[in-house]
Amino acid sequence: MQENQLYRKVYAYLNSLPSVEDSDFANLLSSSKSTEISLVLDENQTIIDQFLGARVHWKTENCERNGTKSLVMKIRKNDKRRILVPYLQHIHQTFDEIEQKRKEVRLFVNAENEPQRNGRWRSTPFTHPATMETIVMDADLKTRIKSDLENFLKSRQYYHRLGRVWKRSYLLYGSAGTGKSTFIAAMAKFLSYDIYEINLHKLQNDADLKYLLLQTTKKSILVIEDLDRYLDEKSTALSLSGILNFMDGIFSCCGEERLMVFTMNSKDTVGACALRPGRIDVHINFPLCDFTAFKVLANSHLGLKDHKLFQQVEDIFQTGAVLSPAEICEIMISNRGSPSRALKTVITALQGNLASRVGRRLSGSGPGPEDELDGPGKEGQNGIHPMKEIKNLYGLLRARSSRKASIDKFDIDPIERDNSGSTHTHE
Ligand SMILES: Nc1ncnc2c1ncn2[C@@H]1O[C@H](COP(=O)(O)OP(=O)(O)OP(=O)(O)O)[C@@H](O)[C@H]1O
Repeated sequence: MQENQLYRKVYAYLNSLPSVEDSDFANLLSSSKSTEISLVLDENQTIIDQFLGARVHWKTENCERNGTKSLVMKIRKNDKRRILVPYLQHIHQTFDEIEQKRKEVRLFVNAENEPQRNGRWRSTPFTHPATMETIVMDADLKTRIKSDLENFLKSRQYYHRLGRVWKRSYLLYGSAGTGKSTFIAAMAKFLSYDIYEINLHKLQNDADLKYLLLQTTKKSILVIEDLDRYLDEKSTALSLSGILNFMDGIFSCCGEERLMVFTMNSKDTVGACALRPGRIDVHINFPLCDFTAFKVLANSHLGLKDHKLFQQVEDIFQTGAVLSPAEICEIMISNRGSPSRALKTVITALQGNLASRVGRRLSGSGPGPEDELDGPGKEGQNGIHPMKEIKNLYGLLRARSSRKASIDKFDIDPIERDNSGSTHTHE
């Protein structure tokens, strides 16, 4: 016998109501996730719901004659006309939300084109532990991105009214190890969306990419990592227009209600047309670690809210020394048994970075990483002349190396969060 979808939806909806917990006859069931316990209504139970000021009575009934189960709804006559349709719509919507939360997030990757295989995607449960909470980024920016994603989820009607496909695309850009991939994992968790990660190297031509796209489902995030490399190197069998069409062409419309996320290390090497609005809606910069982000990492990785060495770390950050969050995380994880040693190792690594930057500048061996100081004759990033800046940096290096790092005690004081990071988002 075919399952009645409306019964299934209403039943799931009723079991999600807080009033089920107050019922004398609710059953405890363990759900598909081993740690979760859910409450479900017993047979012949009545449950009361409130909607738009009306009371709705539901009763679970079991027909002994043919063994079928039913749900009987009672509403006052006066309320019926007013609330029935919106109430049923509300049930549908709530059910979709319940299903979405319950859904196991999966990661799909495209495989080589093997004719004997049925379809090109291979999938596995996506169990990455990153969440929006574990991502270290400017707090303001994080809030804005979360509300952008939440608004997207609720915007079906809005997009349709505008005649636009219900999709949104994000560019995450920044140096290696700044958290772009981790952020995608957090987005998928936040939305309960599957991830489809596309490796363009495995595709043979533009049509192949379109075919892959047709095999994706809605409520998903399509990801192309290192887009700049693909656009720049001409390293794939795809044409530039094939990739650009994938981003916003007619095929990108199939299976709406989804995000496209592209990552790259720098926007500088990519032509403006690839990044124009419409093709990519939101650009998010992932910066290297600054002192504010360092403090957040020290708190989460080492349990430190403050430490005497923090001042030294701050000083060296102010000279322009840089490390990626990934590098700092790694140092902290390896030295988590000794916070002081972890901080000293961070300081040494920052000094090493500073020394190599100064060395590169003095030897004139060209620009370093993208955040490098400006070229000779120009002002540096702090508005200081480069030669003067080098002198300052050397002074600081000497002073730091002669300073005895001897602190083993730390205070646990709350530190006010400085939200003036350099991250930004724009549309
Ligand atoms: N902003 C961040 N917040 C929390 N963890 C971070 C952050 N940045 C980096 N990490 C940590 O560093 C590691 C590497 O980060 P991730 O792979 O996300 O960087 P990426 O920017 O995608 O690098 P790449 O450009 O090389 O792919 C991860 O294990 C992650 O835990």
